[in-house]
Amino acid sequence: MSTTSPLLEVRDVSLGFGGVRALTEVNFHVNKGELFSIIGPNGAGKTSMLNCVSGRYKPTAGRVFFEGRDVTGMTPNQRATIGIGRTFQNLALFGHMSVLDNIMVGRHHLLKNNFLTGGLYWAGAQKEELAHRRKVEDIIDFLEIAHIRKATAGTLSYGLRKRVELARAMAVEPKIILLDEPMAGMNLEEKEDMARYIVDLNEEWGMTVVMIEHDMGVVMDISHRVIVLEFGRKIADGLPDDIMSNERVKVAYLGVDEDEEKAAEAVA
Ligand SMILES: Nc1ncnc2c1ncn2[C@@H]1O[C@H](COP(=O)(O)OP(=O)(O)OP(=O)(O)O)[C@@H](O)[C@H]1O
Repeated sequence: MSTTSPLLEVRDVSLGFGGVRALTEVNFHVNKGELFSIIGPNGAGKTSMLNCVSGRYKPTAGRVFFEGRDVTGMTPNQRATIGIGRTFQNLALFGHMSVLDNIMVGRHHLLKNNFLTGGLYWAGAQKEELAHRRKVEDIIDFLEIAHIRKATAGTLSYGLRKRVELARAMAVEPKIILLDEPMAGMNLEEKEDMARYIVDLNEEWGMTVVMIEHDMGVVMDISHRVIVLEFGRKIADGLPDDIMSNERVKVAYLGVDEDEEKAAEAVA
């Protein structure tokens, strides 16, 4: 057993919406430095789980711990401040603003100099602004979006907007980043690019990643560990290879029935 405590721990989390049970006693943990994925069929509870971690939803039962601290009662803003960052399934960019300004918004809560103190200590504010710009430029370079820096976000292709959204989430400098379907709606080339950015984000930038993604090829290719949800319950937790060969997962998620598979093999 590992002696280091996990970065994120989800303990017995249940979530209900009226009569709908979105999550039932889900347990898992994510270690620092992991690239961790949550998969499952439509409506399995993946986004609900991410929302319980980011603070958008409060679990009906169970607790969420971050760096050993119980964060279950914290608001999304409080969680963002202590290092839990996220992107959304549906894009949440300011369409009328430039790419650069959208990314700068992500750094707002890091600004020490607000309107008042900025006025009093102008030199300090300028220095701080410069440091922020430099950090943002690093992210822009990393995600290769320098050529669209001044473009209005709303005019960009879907794939590029997803990249800008990732840039904004990175700008907050989270300790863990929650990615809700980062490749949804992308073509093959865009998916390959995004997969590479996520791997580099994890390996080179040292960011812990929790990802929901429907593209099984990508998930199995880049994840260190995977959990599978079905009807709000966790049905598997393990290495990608274990998940791929797990019979329950095959039936639940991949739509492969063991008996059907045997029958098909017998016919072939
Ligand atoms: N705000 C909400 N109000 C009511 N029911 C909800 C709400 N959010 C989710 N649900 C329900 O909870 C269940 C889990 O939904 P969730 O969106 O978490 O699944 P998912 O695995 O992310 O699905 P998908 O892959 O389609 O995005 C579904 O039955 C869904 O209808």
